[in-house]
Amino acid sequence: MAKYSRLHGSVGLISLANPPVNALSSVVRHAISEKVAKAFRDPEVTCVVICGENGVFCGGADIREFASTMRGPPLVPMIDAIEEGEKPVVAAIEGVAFGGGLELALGCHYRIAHYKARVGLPEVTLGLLPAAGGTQRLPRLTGVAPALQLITTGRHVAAPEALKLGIVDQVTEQNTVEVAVQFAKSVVGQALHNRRLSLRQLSCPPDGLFEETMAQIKQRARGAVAPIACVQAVKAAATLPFKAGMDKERDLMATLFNSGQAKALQYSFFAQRSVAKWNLPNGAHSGISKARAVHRAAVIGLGTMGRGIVVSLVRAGISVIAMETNEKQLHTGKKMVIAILEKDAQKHNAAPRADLVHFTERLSDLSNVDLVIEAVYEDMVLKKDIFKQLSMICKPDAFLCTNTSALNVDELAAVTGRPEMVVGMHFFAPAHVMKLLEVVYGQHSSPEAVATAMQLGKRLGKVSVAVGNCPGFVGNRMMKLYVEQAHFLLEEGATPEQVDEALEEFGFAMGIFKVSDLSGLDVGWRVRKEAGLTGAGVDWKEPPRRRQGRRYSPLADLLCEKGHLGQKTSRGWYLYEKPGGRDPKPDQGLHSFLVEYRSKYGLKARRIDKDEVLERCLFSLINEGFCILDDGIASGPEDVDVIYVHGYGWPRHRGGPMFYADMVGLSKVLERLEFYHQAHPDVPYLKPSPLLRKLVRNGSPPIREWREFLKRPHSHL
Ligand SMILES: CCCCCCC/C=C/C(=O)SCCNC(=O)CCNC(=O)[C@H](O)C(C)(C)COP(=O)(O)OP(=O)(O)OC[C@H]1O[C@@H](n2cnc3c(N)ncnc32)[C@H](O)[C@@H]1OP(=O)(O)O
Repeated sequence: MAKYSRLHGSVGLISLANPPVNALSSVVRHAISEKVAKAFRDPEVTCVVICGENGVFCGGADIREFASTMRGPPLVPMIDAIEEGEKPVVAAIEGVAFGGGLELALGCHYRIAHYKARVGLPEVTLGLLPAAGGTQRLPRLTGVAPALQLITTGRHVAAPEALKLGIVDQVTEQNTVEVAVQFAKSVVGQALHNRRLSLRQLSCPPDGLFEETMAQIKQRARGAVAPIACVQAVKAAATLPFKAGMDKERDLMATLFNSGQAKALQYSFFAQRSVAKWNLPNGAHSGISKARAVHRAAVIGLGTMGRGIVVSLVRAGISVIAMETNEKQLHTGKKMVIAILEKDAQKHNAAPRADLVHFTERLSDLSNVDLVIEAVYEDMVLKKDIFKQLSMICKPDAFLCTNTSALNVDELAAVTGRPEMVVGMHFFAPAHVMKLLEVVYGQHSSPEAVATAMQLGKRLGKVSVAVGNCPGFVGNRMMKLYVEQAHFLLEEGATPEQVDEALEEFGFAMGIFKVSDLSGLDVGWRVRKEAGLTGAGVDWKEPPRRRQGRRYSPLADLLCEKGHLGQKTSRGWYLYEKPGGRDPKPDQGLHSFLVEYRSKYGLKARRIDKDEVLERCLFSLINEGFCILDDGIASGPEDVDVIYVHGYGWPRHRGGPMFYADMVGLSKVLERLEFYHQAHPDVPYLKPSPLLRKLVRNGSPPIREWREFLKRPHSHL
């Protein structure tokens, strides 16, 4: 777990050996303590180098250990012992030195980094703080302001910047361990006093730094507590002697360590990694499915989605044919794609990559690409026509993907002569910014097609989740019910401001009505028309607030009919100062409209409290999550949670909807859903899902055990 050898007779080399990232699990800590003591004891050894095997210094403390009682030697005395040693200790940093890994390096007297290495204290992203002296040593090394920024954001710093900040002493393009060994030999005999960071004096931080940072964090963190504790710990470094600062660091860590937020964030970390190991109901899985390389891709449609997808592909170095039949749209799309790529180039001080895109109006130009992503608007007839043509034009082994957000992938696959090559690649707007990608497998999608889309997603820097084919897939299927509940709450007496305030207090970046104004009310209107819920396809024999046999709120349709489409028309659920305005203001006109609406339909407004807003909106979403798991559309709760955190603004420190259900308690969720279903029998989806009932019947097992209660995948392979 840590190997020891002697080099050149006098250099003690300690190599951390705990693949894949040399995390500091208890055996590793034990081994480091032992080997350091051995090197310090050995009279032949004059200096020590600490490195990591397999090109990685250290990924930090072993996060998996946090869930159980911590055993083995603690990090703090181990790092103190290194710093206090009388022989120079040099950290040779390759790959990463994160968290406890960097704290270990800060206890060494010198740090040499490979030029491609990255360092950082990302504990805050796990709901923690760097509690192995990081909050006290880093400010003494870099000054308070840079340390505060790094510790409160968890930002990763590339070696050249780390050198500028003083975090490392030297950056090398050569073999880092060899350079560190030579360096260690060269400093033997030099005084170590001023290399011990715990002994350094801190210069005064700029006035108001902590107050300003705290204010920014409170605005940005949406209720997350770890960044606040990080500020308090760094403030202790700036105001107290080292030892007292360490005590403060330890006490603050104790408040975070067992918090629900830390558990949620650590769950999120592993959930994000688990979705990469996808498996399908037919038994295919990532372990046995090989992806094909994509060298040339095509995007059809240069609306908002298409443009973002083109930019993402180009950023990943893939050559793209961008096809659009509408001349005006082609022109605008081209201008916007090039503008984004030029801005990228300016930012990175590099040449724009526009040469990778070829714009065209002709579908026939797509004959030689490896993969096509269709991103035209949501019209099944149009999409089918495109897929039929693609099936004839594209080379036989080209993958045909659709960016549909809700339509049936199997229906599209059926019009092609190669249904096994068809998958959904559902990007989220703006596609060059949003991290999430739903990879939708159809009935006939081959494992190779799914693997290729997942791999491509990874290459584009997306968090990709493989999901089954059903209306709305995972994200939008759940979202629909959440939006509907929000509209029902307005009918019953709430205002958009009240609903949004409750959701934002919960931690969403934006309340649902602000989101709707931002994306445009016409988006949902089009979907509802397509589904026959409004417009020409409606069965008008039903009462006005019932459609297709259940409760329906026409509120959003009525706003659309008035032309109130959100930000772009300056009115929607809120009022904006001008079309395209961003700053929502309560709209008295909308409030009067709600009063008239209620009176027209004989609805009596009542006071609705925040708990009801949250339960109605979130528990209906969670209930649908259980249905999705039961249907096998998502393979585990982590998939649902990753989708909500990365695509729908669910606060990361609350883990995701399924994790939240586990935290709240499954019996409570069940009981509240039963209550609301009884109160609203005309809303079928409030009826608790059979899976939720099954879990409660089985004693509400923790989320990590839920997969055992899902229908087992069966192999058709
Ligand atoms: C009272 C207690 C006091 C304790 C004081 C503690 C103070 C210190 C705290 C910490 O150090 S917290 C940890 C801080 N470190 C991090 O947050 C780093 C997390 N890891 C990463 O960012 C990345 O994994 C990586 C290191 C950059 C590598 O990325 P890469 O893309 O190459 O691989 P991944 O797929 O992400 O990871 C591979 C594999 O390794 C697992 N893993 C990664 N880091 C850790 C870790 N720190 N602990 C445990 N496991 C880790 C990861 O889950 C993957 O596992 P599998 O999915 O393959 O099983």
